[in-house]
Amino acid sequence: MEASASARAAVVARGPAVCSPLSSSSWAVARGADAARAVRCNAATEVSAPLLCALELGLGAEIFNSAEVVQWESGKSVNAIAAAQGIRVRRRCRPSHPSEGVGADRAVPRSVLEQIVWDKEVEVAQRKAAAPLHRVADSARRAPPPRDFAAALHGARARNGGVPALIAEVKKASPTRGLLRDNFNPVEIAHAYEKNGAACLSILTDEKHFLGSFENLETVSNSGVNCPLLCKDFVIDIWQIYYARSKGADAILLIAAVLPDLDIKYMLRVCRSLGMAALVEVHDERELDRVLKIDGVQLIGINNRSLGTFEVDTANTNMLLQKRGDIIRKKKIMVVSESGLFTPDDVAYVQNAGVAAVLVGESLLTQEDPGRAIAGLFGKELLL
Ligand SMILES: O=C(O)c1ccccc1NCC(=O)[C@H](O)[C@H](O)COP(=O)(O)O
Repeated sequence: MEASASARAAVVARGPAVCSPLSSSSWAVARGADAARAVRCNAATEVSAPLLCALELGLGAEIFNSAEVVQWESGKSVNAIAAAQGIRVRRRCRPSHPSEGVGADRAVPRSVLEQIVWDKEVEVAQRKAAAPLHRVADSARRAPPPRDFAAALHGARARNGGVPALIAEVKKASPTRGLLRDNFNPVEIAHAYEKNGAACLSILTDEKHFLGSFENLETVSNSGVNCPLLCKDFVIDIWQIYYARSKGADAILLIAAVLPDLDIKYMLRVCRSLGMAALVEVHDERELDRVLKIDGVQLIGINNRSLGTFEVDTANTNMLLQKRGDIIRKKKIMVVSESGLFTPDDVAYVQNAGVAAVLVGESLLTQEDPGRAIAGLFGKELLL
């Protein structure tokens, strides 16, 4: 989405609380007595939510003066800002007619991830129209308190003598593997995982590409499981974080391949304000270096699956930890190895590389009994 002249004019006109579209959500800049408050808000018409956010989050000069805001003010599009950070996924909403656009801006997704993100832009816009941010933020605040995702991982790893803690995924299908299981009962699977030693659960909520849903998240959350829940989706807007919290999520996934640094910083603040954890996912050195420069990151997920080519290689975890392990340990960041883990040897390999946890879906979900499959994956029963 481009920063249009009219939108920028609105910034000037609005005065104390204003919005400007950096991407699908927008930055609201509270000027006046405290000029160094910048918040992202949902729509130019929603003044109460961003002001609320501004006061709660206490956003400061770091964000207000950040390079991206300055670039936006100079009229750069979010795609240009993201591209400057090496992000190849374009966040432009799909034009109304597929033949619109020319050259690099042609309205043709260049990868499955770009297709997912473009679909997400449409989905989030529709969801926001039905339930505006201030309402969703209210429900998020009324939800039962979040459980400590990172502490659950620490505890499970300590109990199991350093074996990586398990984040077990509840996922019916995926773009690369298609349908993973026919008889998919998210609550049964969640309880089976918990009974067999999973520390946390990852619940897919994307409907179109993973056959997940927020109903799945909510029913699992209300079903009496104790494991903290990660909402696994493609977050492009803070609205999704509040919504996930309102449906029982204790943690959220933020994908560096999709989000510019400023979005990650701002989303981390939103997570903190809600008491949620954020798992910040990277795939390569460039993304890892970007994320390591952001203050407040406590959990990094190294995805062994390239979201560009879908190639899966567990050596990716090892390679990135060889290169950046020192700084990660110095910052006391917990690392989660994600995707493509099938055998006890795979788990031992990433454990030796230095991970604190593993995120596993396919290898558990494709077995008759996903709970019992955990002992097969680790080569032993996990202690509860
Ligand atoms: O799994 C996919 O096909 C996929 C495609 C596009 C974007 C993301 C995708 N997967 C998300 C994940 O990262 C995995 O669900 C998760 O790491 C578990 O992986 P696995 O154990 O290999 O199911």
